Amino acid sequence: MGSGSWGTAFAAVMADAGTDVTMWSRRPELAEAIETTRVNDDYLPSLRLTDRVHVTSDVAEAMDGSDILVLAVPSQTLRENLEGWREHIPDGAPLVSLMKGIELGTLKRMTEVMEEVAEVPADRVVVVSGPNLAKEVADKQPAAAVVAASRHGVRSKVAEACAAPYFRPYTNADVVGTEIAGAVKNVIALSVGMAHGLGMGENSTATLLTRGLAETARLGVALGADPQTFLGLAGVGDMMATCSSRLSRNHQFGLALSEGKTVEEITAATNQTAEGVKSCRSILELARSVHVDMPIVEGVHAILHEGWTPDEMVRALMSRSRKSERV
Ligand SMILES: NC(=O)c1ccc[n+]([C@@H]2O[C@H](COP(=O)([O-])OP(=O)(O)OC[C@H]3O[C@@H](n4cnc5c(N)ncnc54)[C@H](O)[C@@H]3O)[C@@H](O)[C@H]2O)c1
Ligand SMILES: O=P(O)(O)OC[C@H](O)CO
Repeated sequence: MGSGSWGTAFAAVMADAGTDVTMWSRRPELAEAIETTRVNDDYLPSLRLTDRVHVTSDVAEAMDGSDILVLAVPSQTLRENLEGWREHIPDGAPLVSLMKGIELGTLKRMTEVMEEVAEVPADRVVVVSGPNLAKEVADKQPAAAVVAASRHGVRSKVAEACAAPYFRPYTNADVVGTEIAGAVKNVIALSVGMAHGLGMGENSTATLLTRGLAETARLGVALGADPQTFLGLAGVGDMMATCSSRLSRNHQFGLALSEGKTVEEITAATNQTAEGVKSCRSILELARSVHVDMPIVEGVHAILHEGWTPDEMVRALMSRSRKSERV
């Protein structure tokens, strides 16, 4: 459900894993164009889909008879989308989140929104996350990801359905940690994009990435995550990929901020979702609700929503009181 960059690339992954896929596209004209040309020109023009992928804009047709329901819409529209789709959701099928965000207002993770709106039990929701820049996956460059779900049978089923020659899924029972890692790395990537834009080098970006991972793990553990998850693909793996790549929309958004562009200007110039821009606020509120200190997220939030400059953020971060690395 969703034919943006990742929805389309993941449809190709599943097809290359031998799974028949029906991909739902919101706009009928795009669905028709992809079905006919086998190419999603709006999001991933370099990828040619095989005949295993059928494309439709009809929700009932997309969900009818499906064994696994994969969701790849922007995090902030998921609730509204699911409310409209509820009656078509197939009985018993696992619901898989490809999304990396935290809902504004409710501060819920995507699988929590899925459980609530689709009225499915916690053991039916799954998250797939890792260092998976859509363009590289679409180019079939080898990569791996984490498939996290509380029930062994559910995570194995989803892992099997997406195990392609160039895409290696690992399983993990830690849904909370996998989702928190995916959502927070987008905010850290915004900060690294800004640092690059300001001409900072590897020491600065490695510091942001490492301390960013520390605050991500701090939040995850406070919410019940397994600390080991943050050392894995969804944690350090995705942090490295997103923070270091110019293909990352969050990184690009950070670069544009460092050039003095406004959030509105940057948002208007793209059809792509940089999840960290909105989730920054919900992550900060979530952290405050469990008394977790997230200074980098706080700094990015201050730039995006409170009118700070990147220089002010640097000064604030560097003048914090000294503390143990372990805290
Ligand atoms: N692109 C990547 O490399 C990548 C990799 C892993 C995870 N993700 C995550 O996957 C999720 C989807 O990202 P994407 O890259 O496919 O985004 P995208 O911006 O490329 O595409 C978003 C899709 O959602 C659709 N959409 C927009 N508003 C909608 C609405 N109100 N209702 C339904 N559909 C709507 C768009 O038409 C588009 O098809 C995000 O949470 C992102 O963080 C992306
Ligand atoms: O382009 P971004 O910044 O949304 O990042 C894409 C993926 O999440 C990388 O794993």
